[in-house]
Amino acid sequence: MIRREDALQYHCQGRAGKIEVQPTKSCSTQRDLAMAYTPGVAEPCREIELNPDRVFEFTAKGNLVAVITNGTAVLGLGHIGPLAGKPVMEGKSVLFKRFADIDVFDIELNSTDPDEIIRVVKVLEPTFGGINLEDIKAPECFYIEERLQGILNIPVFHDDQHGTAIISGAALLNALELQGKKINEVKVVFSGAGAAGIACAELYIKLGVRRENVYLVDSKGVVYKGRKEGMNPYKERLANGSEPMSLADAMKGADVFAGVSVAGLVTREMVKSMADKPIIFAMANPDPEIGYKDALEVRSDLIMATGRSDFPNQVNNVLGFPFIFRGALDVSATAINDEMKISAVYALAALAKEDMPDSVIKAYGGQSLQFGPQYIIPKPFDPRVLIWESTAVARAAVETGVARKPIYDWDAYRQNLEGRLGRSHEIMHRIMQKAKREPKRIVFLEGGNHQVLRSCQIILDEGIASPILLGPKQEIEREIKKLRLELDGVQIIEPKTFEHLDDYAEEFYKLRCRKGITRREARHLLQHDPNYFGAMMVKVGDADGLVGGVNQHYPETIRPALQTLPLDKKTSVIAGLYMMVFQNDVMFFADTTVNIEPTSEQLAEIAICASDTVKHLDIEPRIAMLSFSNFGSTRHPHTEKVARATQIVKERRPDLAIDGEMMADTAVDPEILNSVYDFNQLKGKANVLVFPSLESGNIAYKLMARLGGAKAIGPILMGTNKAIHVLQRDCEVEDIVNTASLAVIDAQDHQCVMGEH
Ligand SMILES: NC(=O)C1=CN([C@@H]2O[C@H](COP(=O)(O)OP(=O)(O)OC[C@H]3O[C@@H](n4cnc5c(N)ncnc54)[C@H](OP(=O)(O)O)[C@@H]3O)[C@@H](O)[C@H]2O)C=CC1
Ligand SMILES: CC(=O)C(=O)O
Ligand SMILES: [Mg+2]
Repeated sequence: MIRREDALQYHCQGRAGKIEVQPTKSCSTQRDLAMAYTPGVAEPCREIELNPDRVFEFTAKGNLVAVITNGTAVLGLGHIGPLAGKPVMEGKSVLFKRFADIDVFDIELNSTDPDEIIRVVKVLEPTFGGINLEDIKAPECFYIEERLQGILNIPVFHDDQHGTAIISGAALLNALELQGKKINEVKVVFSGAGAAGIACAELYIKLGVRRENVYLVDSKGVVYKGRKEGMNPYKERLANGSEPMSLADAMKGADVFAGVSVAGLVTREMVKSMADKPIIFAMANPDPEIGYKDALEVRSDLIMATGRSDFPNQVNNVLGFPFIFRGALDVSATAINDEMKISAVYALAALAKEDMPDSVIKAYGGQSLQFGPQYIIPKPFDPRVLIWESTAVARAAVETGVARKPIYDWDAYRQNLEGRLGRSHEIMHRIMQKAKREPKRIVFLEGGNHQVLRSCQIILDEGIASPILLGPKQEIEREIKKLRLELDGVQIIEPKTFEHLDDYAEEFYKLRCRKGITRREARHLLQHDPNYFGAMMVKVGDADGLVGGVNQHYPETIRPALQTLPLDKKTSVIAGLYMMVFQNDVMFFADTTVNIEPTSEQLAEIAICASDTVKHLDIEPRIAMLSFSNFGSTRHPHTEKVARATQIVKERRPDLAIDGEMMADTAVDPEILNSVYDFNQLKGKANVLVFPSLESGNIAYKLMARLGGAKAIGPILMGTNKAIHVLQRDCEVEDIVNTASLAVIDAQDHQCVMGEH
């Protein structure tokens, strides 16, 4: 469930809103300045003046889409105006970028005059490669889109019309197949005769539904021939029957219901009155015409879909616009024509029937989704959607002659699309899903911290873990109230008053009595230092993992854990592993935390531990043992130490993809690896970097985090037999959720290992 407070916080935290503009060329020197702006910029200007097509080479136009609204039909919220609609348009921009690497300017127009909107968009043409009209109400949207399509030489696509039609069209083909119904025999009732309703109806007819079997219902009831009120030419074309009828009347005996109107219009009785094996797409946002569960409670022979992501079968235009525009932009299409739309429908319908690869199964929590009533349409996070849908759209553009830049090598194009998929999002998504499969009890050392509390709300809602908060109970409860969170059921433990404090103290005393700790000191430490208390909770099994460090330097979190928890039987070193999340990739750095000058033996152990940890995250590790030499190019005791470590790992774990010693640029550059050192055994660019010393590892991760644009998650403490995870001091809610997910997976792993012994 999404709470109001969380949604508001998401939008206002950090830089306000959801998007920013990022330069793609450096602009740090006087020379850069002279290139980016005057005088250098004059050169591409002259070239474009001579040959306008060169604008695609020298500017961002070819990958830039305008998302344009006037706020007259924002989601199912109605006419809320352009300003209030801006968050939705920014949201669309994020999805364009996230799913298809398309840049967007969102443009909110303060006008309800269709001709004025047409004039404004017309003069914007030089800036953009495509125009996505959004949340403009019917019937004006039809006129605006048709006129612009006639005037502009770039694709104009009203997403509420065609995006919805394409996605639900694909879902319809598959649902009918599963229900064993023929498309030319079914009766389809639409609730909503606006942008989405009219476009869906017209597309369904193109797919094979008979016009006379379509019933449109709007706020005045069924759209019938001869009706006078609330009509327009688009409704007129779809008018059916000659008598007034209600939605309830129309639903009787219907095979398909498509809702693109407002929440809650469909009753259980209406669902009961439908034909055998019915299909319901309740697509109003954010709340559907009837809830997913409500509908299924009435009819078990029903195939049900909504526009929401929290139930199976999300029929939402997010599955369309990023991928359709990707295909259109990649061939510099002058339009998105019917053939391109219908190709997208068939591509999506076919993809849902394909076997799901492991990577997608993992992204959806290990659930093997198979074509069936609960999976009639692909999921937006399925990376294959980009490849299938964009290729289908681009190919149709080429075949129908609207591509200014035709593609001839489709294999190369598909590879190009794969390259656009940032792996980091996918990996984080997968990690979270894995955690959710077997949630664990995670103790948070800073229980009253606002970021921690907000994270716990997400962790709880998403089912990632059962959080335990340490700290003064009343204070934490007050903060929870202040933040308007709903953390009922979360355990809050105040060490001072904890009923098993004496048992913990005695246990800790036994561990440390020969290291100078008295009984009194043990009790005092556990009472007053949450780091010790948390570590003991994990030690005695009252928690499965620990996350802390948001308010302190990391040795303060790690030291108590090291003093309290036993070593993992499989290793003799303890080391820190950072997960470095870059824009498009994820890498792991070790050891960044514990071993100042590791020996060859220790380096080998660190590499093995890091590799096992990474493997447990379902990522295939490729380990580079780093130094300042490439495979013996510089002989020095330091480089030889790393070469020896590499050799030890190769002997001990021949199953691992590891090589070294090598320089950092060699490790991350496939060209150097493949051309100069083609004998290496890495099998591709390294994703686990083992540093020769703490100095180098620590410096590298900090520089990457500060200057390299990476997010550092960790350190994950390797080598203990419990899940101990440390937070960065300036971390955000998202980082804490990610760290907790890692802690859960780590705890799952330790449980397996214990089970094995
Ligand atoms: N899942 C998805 O991907 C998408 C979902 N949608 C959803 O579809 C809905 C409509 O969007 P859109 O077509 O752009 O908006 P429009 O404003 O163009 O159309 C709204 C339609 O709903 C009808 N309507 C409003 N209230 C009622 C009512 N009480 N009973 C019956 N009909 C009613 C209107 O009737 P009238 O014509 O009489 O005014 C109109 O036909 C929204 O909820 C939106 O979120 C839209 C696009 C994509
Ligand atoms: C999803 C969408 O575009 C809408 O509901 O309007
Ligand atoms: Mg919309």
